[in-house]
Amino acid sequence: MLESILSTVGHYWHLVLPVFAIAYLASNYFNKGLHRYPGPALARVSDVWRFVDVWNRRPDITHVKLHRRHGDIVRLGPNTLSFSDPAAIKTIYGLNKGFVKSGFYPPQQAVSQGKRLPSLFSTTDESYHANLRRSVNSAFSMSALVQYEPLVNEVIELFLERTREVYAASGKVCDFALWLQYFAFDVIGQITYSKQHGFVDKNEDVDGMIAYLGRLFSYVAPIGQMPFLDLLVLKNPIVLTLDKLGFKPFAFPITNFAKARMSERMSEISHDKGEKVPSGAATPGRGDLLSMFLKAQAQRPDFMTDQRVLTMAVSMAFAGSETTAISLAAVFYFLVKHPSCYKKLQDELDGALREGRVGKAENALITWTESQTLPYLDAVIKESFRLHPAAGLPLERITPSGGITIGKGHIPGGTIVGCSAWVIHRHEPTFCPSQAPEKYPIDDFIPERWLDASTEQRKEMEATMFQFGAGSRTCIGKNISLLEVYKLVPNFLTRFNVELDDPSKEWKLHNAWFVKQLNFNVKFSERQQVARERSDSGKFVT
Ligand code: HEM
Repeated sequence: MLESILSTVGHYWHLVLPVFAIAYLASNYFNKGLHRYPGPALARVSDVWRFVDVWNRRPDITHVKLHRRHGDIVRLGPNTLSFSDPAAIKTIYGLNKGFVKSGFYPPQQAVSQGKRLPSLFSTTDESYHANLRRSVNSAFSMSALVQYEPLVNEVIELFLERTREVYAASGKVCDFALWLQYFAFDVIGQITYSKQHGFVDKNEDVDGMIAYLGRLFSYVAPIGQMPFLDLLVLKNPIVLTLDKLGFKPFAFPITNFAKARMSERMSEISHDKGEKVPSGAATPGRGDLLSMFLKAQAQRPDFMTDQRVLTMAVSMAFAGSETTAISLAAVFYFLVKHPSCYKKLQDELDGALREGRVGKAENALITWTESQTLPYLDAVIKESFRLHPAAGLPLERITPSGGITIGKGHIPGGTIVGCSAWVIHRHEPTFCPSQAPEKYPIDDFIPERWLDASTEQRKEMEATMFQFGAGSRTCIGKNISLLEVYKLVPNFLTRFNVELDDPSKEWKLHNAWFVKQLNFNVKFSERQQVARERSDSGKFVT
């Protein structure tokens, strides 16, 4: 019987294959009744469509266009829907709604000794996530910012000095996006271990960390659209076995840096105590993230193993460097492309300096608290976050097994759903102040939309901003990144003029999960009008 079936199939394979292919594509098309949602024809039958779209590096543009054409819900794959109405955020990312991160995230997991290392960012196990997040949450609270500010100051001071020496003094052209990546990496090193990686000082990509991360993101973005491919490529049994045996063909250089810092810290602790330190020992109070993670280990030694402390430290660089650099580059880019906004901000900063409202600290840097008193700075930063959020793909979640209503549709269980900040931030009813929406085109950089909006609308705009995600998996480093952005931008602009090297050239965007800027070449000159002197009182005067 079996033999005769096989022989018939073998004989008519040229007919059987197309029949199977059509049946497979049709079952994808009608998958769970999702055919009622619009989307590109190929996306309805295969994930290859979204793989290719992400591979082409501008899925953000595709997603915005698709939602403008089709409305609130767009089908991006046989089992994947994208939502554009901000109301969907509350359901998809709301606490205790039963959604979990999709298969997009595990390819981002590092491997050690042949085993995956799920991080706070990449784990899809919500109870493990809740446990880990609870253990480290206090390290990222608003009140902990106070202890990180001096650490950030050290890097800002070096960054300003090196900008002066390397670029402003010579008139050399600077790849500003890369220079800001050096800054963001050093801040993460400083905040995590009280030790910079040395990017700004050496003006180079130390140990190729940035290049490595760039390659990794370029890999995980498309692979995450068809995650089973990861099991054939980086997490195939050969690579995992090699890793277990100590050959590390794809070792993350940041992990080596983190391991070195951890063992230094352990030996310092043991030296301080005059004894050998078991894991989970308390750490000297230097107020960096590593000391906070070690404190969490001391409180919960069974859960916070050395491996988890290490994973937390590594994921700081993974999640917190490129994202912050991209956000900073966006602010500076939009300013140089919009001279009137640039001038308005400079006037605000100069006025505040002149009146002694900011820059009062001994080191003359504008502090975090002072930066919060500058409304135009705030509007410029918010508008930059709106137009250029760092994450450039939908933040995918899987619906709970019984299905759930999102907006107007009942979505079956096990469906991948998500919102992209690039789409959400272009929701006109939310972001165009209602008294004169035509004055604030949604695709244009207009910081005034934040200042002219009514109190109520502004509140809604702020609540809708999605650049840090939402809900239980929202960015844990949000406060740290805001500290960096709100401090670096004003301190940089009060010291340097920034101009495009060639104003006729646009930057190029490369969306590999995070939307990185290329060809953002600028020149700096030192500003005379804010060169400050010390008065007798020890304060700075303009
Ligand atoms: C402007 C800078 C930043 C942006 C735009 C940003 C964006 C995001 C987004 C969108 C998520 C949610 C991802 C998702 O739901 O799939 C996230 C999560 C995360 N971010 Fe950030 N981030 C920034 C800075 C930082 C910094 C400085 C750190 C660390 C110091 C950090 C650490 C993390 C971690 C650990 C998570 C995972 C949180 C969890 O799942 O509990 N981020 N970030």
